[in-house]
Amino acid sequence: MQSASVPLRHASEEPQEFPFVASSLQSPKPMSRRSSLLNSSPASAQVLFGKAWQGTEEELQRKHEDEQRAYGDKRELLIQSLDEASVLVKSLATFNQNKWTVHYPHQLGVSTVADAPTPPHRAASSPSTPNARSAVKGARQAPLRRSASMFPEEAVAGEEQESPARPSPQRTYSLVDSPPAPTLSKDSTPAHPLSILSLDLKMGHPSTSTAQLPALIPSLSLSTLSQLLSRRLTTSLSHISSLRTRVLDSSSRVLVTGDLNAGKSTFVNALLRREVMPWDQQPCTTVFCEVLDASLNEGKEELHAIRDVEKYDRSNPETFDVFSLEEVYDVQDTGDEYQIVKAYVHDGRAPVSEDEPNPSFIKNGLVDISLIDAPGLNRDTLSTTALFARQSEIDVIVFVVSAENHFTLSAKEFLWNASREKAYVFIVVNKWGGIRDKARCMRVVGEQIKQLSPATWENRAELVHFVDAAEYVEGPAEVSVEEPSAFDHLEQSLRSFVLLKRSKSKLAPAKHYLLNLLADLSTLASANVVAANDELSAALRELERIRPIHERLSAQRDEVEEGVDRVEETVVESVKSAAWSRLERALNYIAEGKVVPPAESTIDADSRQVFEGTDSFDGPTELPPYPGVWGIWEWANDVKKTLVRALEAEVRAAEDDARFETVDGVKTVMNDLGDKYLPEDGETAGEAVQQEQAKNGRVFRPEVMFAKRRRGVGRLAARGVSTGLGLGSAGLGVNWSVTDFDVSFFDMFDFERMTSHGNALRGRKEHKLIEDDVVEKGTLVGLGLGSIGMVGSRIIGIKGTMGSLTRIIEMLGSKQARKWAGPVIGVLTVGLVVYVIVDLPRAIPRNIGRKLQLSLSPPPALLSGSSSASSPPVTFASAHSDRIAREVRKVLRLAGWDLRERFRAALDKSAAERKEVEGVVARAEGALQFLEEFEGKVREGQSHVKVIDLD
Ligand SMILES: Nc1nc2c(ncn2[C@@H]2O[C@H](COP(=O)(O)OP(=O)(O)OP(=O)(O)O)[C@@H](O)[C@H]2O)c(=O)[nH]1
Repeated sequence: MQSASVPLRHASEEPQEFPFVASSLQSPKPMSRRSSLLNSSPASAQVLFGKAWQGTEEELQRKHEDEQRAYGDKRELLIQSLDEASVLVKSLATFNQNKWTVHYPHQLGVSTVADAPTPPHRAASSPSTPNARSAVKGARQAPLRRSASMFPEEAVAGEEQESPARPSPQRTYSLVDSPPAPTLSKDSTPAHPLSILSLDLKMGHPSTSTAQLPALIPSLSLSTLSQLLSRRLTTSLSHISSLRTRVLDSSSRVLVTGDLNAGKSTFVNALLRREVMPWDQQPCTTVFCEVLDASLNEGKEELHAIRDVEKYDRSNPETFDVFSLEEVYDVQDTGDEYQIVKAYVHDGRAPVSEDEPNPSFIKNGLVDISLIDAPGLNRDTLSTTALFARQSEIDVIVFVVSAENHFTLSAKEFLWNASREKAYVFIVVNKWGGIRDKARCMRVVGEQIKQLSPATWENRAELVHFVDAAEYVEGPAEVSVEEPSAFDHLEQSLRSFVLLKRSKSKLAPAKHYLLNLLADLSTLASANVVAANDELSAALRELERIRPIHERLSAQRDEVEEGVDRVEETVVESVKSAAWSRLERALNYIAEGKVVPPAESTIDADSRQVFEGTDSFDGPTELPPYPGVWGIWEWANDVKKTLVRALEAEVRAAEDDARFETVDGVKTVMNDLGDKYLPEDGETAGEAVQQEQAKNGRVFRPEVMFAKRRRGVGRLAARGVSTGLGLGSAGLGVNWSVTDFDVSFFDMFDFERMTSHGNALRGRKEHKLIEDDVVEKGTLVGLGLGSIGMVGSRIIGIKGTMGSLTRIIEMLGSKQARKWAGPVIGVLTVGLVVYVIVDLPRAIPRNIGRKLQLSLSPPPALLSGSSSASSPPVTFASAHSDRIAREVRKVLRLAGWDLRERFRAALDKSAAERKEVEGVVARAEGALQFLEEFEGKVREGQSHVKVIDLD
């Protein structure tokens, strides 16, 4: 095999452009295989790496070793960063799940730094600003990458990994629960505020376009967003895990492709230093053939011909056909039957070691490289190979071009597309030895590479190699460390390039993913610091409002009790004394035989209407007219009825007065005390108490008071006495009524006024009789008190009259007296009779009234035996005033009870509110603490990732 002679002039034209050309240029003569090998070795590293390398061979070797070590270090750092990120994501997920609903930031718009009116402030510095939420974040760099993909990380893992960091636009965020602030919106299209953790809102809404998704965010509830975020965090965790596996994966795939017959198989064999792939002058590679180290197949050298690569499982023989290495030609002849053939082979060289200057290419200790020999490119295979090359597992594309043919159209098309996708392509210009005008060939090939893959051209010193692969299939006879061959350098460069590409293909996606994820976490943390601050300040404001209320309520608990008791006592005492005075006064009128003047009532007619449902019972205003002596008996009865009715009307009036006072008392309890002690809750305190009463089935209806008494209208006095005296009902005069009250003959005359003796005697006797009756019956006022009184009066009247007559007759003992006795007596009798008859209209009401008074209010002397020493004597007035007071107390007690209940409920409510708000404060404070620590850790994580230099 000969290298073409190249005129020296060409050497001066293109001396440094390609690594190994110089040696060839300096050796224009035909060479033997051995001499060609030696002469194709670069004279120096400067020659080998052209302008890019200025060091010695030793330094070059060290450079490659350093690259490999650096790769290992970077891989280690990335693994640590992935683990850190995993911890952060887990802690945020737990925090979101258990401690605090993480708010999803809603991006309002994007504006450039230049046109941003004012830099957004970190809201933590102004937590009390109400609109802090609308201007959240800006100091912290927002996530930059946006992807329309459902899985942005995939996009990041793919093309975007190569992109340099874009300048950071200034973004404004708000939280989803705050209304959009139009002034902040610079462009109308909202974008995802997050990249990796952007919510997958399309789930369940297949019709929704991706562009609409961010606009949907504000319409979702906080908890829904939080749940969606939680899902994204989980997805992120599993992606971190797969990235970790990928970073740890030591395998790398190199696709060797190129024109038909360019020498691809020969090149693979040269890298293996043995003939494994089929080669021929005619096209013979029809199936992709991947060469792997036999150690991956338990050391066995064999071919696995695979029909469905997706199902291939080395441990399952049913998923492939086994052939020996020697059958490789036969397998290639099968055409389309197999998708790929995996060739497990032993490399002709040892793995990398201190003593091995040129170790195995496919098994070098750091990266296990598999070489894929592809069918030659033509119209039929172009698309298949392009598809294969696009696979993310392909780390490096080695394009073999025959120096004899340069690039064909198919080759150009492939190289053009591959350069777009992978940027760099490793180019092997093969069969270089046979080229006569090497300089020209180099120039032409160089021009083509420059056009097809500019990035490759820029790095031509390392990426473009001119070799004779065929010369290395059997391996060089001798390897010189000082003067490595062009192919040795190709191998070194390719190995470095594989490592570099591995950094790009396996480490860079992890780094970019981490940077984006950490940026998202930072955005989330910042936005949530704002939210937590807002929540905290709102809760503190609420606590400021609630705490004094609760403290006041707690302090007023006893005051309420006392206040209610005081109102109750005051009203009851007032009602009681008013009723007593009224009835005492009434009795005095009655005793005088007079009707109580109605004007004395404190309630006017209009006010009475208030108590709807109460019986109207207007008392008589005057006694019936005196009909003359012949109708005296009937009249006396009418007088008696009138007086009793007048008394009844007074009792009624006392009750009405009590109702009014009770209404006032209830109002005082409900409104005054309520207003004073109950917290305003959108309703008046009175309403609150009424609600409490309604809740308890109690509504105050004044007309219902004293309803029991009305059942016995017409028997008022007796019922009042019997009830008022606390004697029970059985046989204690409950049947005594106006109808039982008989008017006697003696009621016609006012003997009491005629003689004070008679009056005193009668009083004594009456009292004695009542006393006897009390003693006899063992009661204070016995059965038929009134009747006894009446009977007593009658007896006293007869006795008194007889006594007077006897005394008169005794006076007649003297003669003189006897002489005048007859006419005097006659005159006196006539006068007396006349007087009595004339006095009747006054005497009858007075007598009846006195009898009523006596029967209803016995003098204390009569009652002393039956009353306990400490208790005041029970009278008609005291009995009724007690009864009325009891009723009033009952009502007020209920009103007070309702107020107390309401107060207690208000106290409980305020205690619960306080507890809840204090809980919110504690939660927000806890959240703030977590988030601030979290932010710090994220920042730390970001700095760890940023220092991993993969460029
Ligand atoms: N002189 C010379 N001939 C070579 C070199 N490399 C390959 N050949 C010859 O070129 C022919 C094609 O080689 P292959 O390795 O089969 O080429 P290929 O690209 O794999 O062919 P297909 O895959 O079938 O397209 C064979 O006859 C090789 O001997 C080389 O470096 N120098």
